[in-house]
Amino acid sequence: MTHRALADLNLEDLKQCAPEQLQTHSVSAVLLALGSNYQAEKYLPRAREQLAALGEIQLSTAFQNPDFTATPELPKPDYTNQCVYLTLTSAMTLQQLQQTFKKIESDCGRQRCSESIKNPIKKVAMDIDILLIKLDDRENSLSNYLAPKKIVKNSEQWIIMADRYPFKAHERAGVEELILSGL
Ligand SMILES: Nc1ncnc2c1ncn2[C@@H]1O[C@H](COP(=O)(O)OP(=O)(O)OP(=O)(O)O)[C@@H](O)[C@H]1O
Ligand SMILES: Nc1nc2c(c(=O)[nH]1)N=C(CO)CN2
Repeated sequence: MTHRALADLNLEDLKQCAPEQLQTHSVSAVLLALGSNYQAEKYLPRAREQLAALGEIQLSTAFQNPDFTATPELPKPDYTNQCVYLTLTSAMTLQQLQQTFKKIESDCGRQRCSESIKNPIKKVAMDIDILLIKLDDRENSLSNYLAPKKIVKNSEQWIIMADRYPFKAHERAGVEELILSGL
């Protein structure tokens, strides 16, 4: 298992793509942002445990941050945020990953808008956002076998989820901590 997968990544140079265009693509690693404004001390460990069952995880420091949607007129509970770098044991499509993360959110007791009482202050037990994905380089193994093997640079395999970019301050801090830790 490589531990330098994120080293040398420069966010500004990475390709950006809408998740809808990548649904069937095979993914070997992801960088996630976790957030919880309700019993984070219980649900962050639960989410991390379920993510660890999918492969190997590396964590950024967890921080408590003010909700960026709070205003003086509408104060909201703080979030605890943490980024997770997950190398999958077996590659999965982006669609499968989104379903898997939604299931983890539900297992943490997350209620969707329609299920929760109409309240502008949402209790978010667990939110899992995909910030970056690494495409599985074995996806085109047949063409790699038939044609001379093209050397694909690590940075070319990483894609930023365009719907999450530019990252929020807490997301950028977590991603940069993981990149700088020289994974
Ligand atoms: N980059 C992404 N990360 C996670 N989910 C995504 C992403 N892009 C699209 N999705 C899809 O969007 C939906 C996210 O729904 P969800 O209810 O988590 O949004 P939300 O929590 O209300 O938004 P936010 O996370 O921005 O607060 C899911 O169906 C998921 O499959
Ligand atoms: N600090 C912070 N604020 C938020 C967050 C979050 O993860 N962190 N997520 C939100 C909606 O999911 C709304 N506001």
